[in-house]
Amino acid sequence: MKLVELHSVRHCYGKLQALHDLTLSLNEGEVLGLFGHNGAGKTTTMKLILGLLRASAGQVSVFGASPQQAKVRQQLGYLPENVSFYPQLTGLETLRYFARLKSAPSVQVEALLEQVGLAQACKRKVKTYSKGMRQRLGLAQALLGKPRLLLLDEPTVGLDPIATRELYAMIQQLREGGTAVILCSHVLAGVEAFIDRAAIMASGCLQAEGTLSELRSQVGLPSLIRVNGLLQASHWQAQLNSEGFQARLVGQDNLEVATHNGAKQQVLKLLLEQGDAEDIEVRQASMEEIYSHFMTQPFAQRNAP
Ligand SMILES: Nc1ncnc2c1ncn2[C@@H]1O[C@H](COP(=O)(O)OP(=O)(O)OP(=O)(O)O)[C@@H](O)[C@H]1O
Repeated sequence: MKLVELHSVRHCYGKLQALHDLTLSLNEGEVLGLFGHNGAGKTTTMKLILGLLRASAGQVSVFGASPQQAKVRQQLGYLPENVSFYPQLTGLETLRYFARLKSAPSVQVEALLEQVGLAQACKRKVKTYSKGMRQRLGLAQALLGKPRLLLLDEPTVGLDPIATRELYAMIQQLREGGTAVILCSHVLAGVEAFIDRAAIMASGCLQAEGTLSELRSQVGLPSLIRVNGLLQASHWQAQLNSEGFQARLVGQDNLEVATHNGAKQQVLKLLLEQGDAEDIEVRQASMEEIYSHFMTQPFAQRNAP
């Protein structure tokens, strides 16, 4: 069974159609990256899954049922984009308050504060928290009740690079524990390692969806072979280009060769057998490059102005 299924979903805010026939699904224990430009419809999609909005047309099912059902909502965790708390409460009081609202066992509170790195600061008032600390508290709130599905809207906003890495590590742990995650973010650098699939939205339409390798083969972007410390690099460049590859010099003795899948092995074999490079690295198209590719395609449909 799919954990989440959206079938031909449309959503209108008055005259503005925010989603156009969106069909999307999520499997058990999967991490889906939901990407798109500002106003693409990501938050609207999340709110439909959370049962905070009702679709104008089409079907939304979560755990095989309507997201409006209490038994479904109890198994969802949500970190909204703009997380806000009562400033006068401490982190501990805040989380206890949310635990009561969610009917989550109070024993989870301290464990979660520890898990998100706020144990030391839990007796401080939230008004003294940095943006990153509030974001961590938001994540702890979303994890109350051990949700089966976690929806994170821009979770890395305000987090420094180490905190961002820790957040991704936490998502990985949750996935290993069987929690499915929908991660909505504009920060694509480094996200590849933490998602199973990506859905790219533009103007309320799904532009592309799939695993990274599926998306890579759809876009047909080349892999880059970076060859460092190569004697006679310019000679190699000329040879590779004469054989139909795209090689460019980077500095005096480094080469970058753009290759498509079939040719990758061929170039590597040549360089390994006949070259004298200090180091060779192969880099596949990143999520950012895949995203940019789809964003430069004509949009399937556009919102009315
Ligand atoms: N409450 C609302 N009333 C009217 N229009 C809305 C409302 N919420 C969102 N919209 C509109 O719906 C469209 C989709 O908005 P949504 O918030 O889902 O996009 P998003 O992809 O999450 O954007 P962002 O990355 O900027 O957060 C936008 O055109 C937005 O202006």
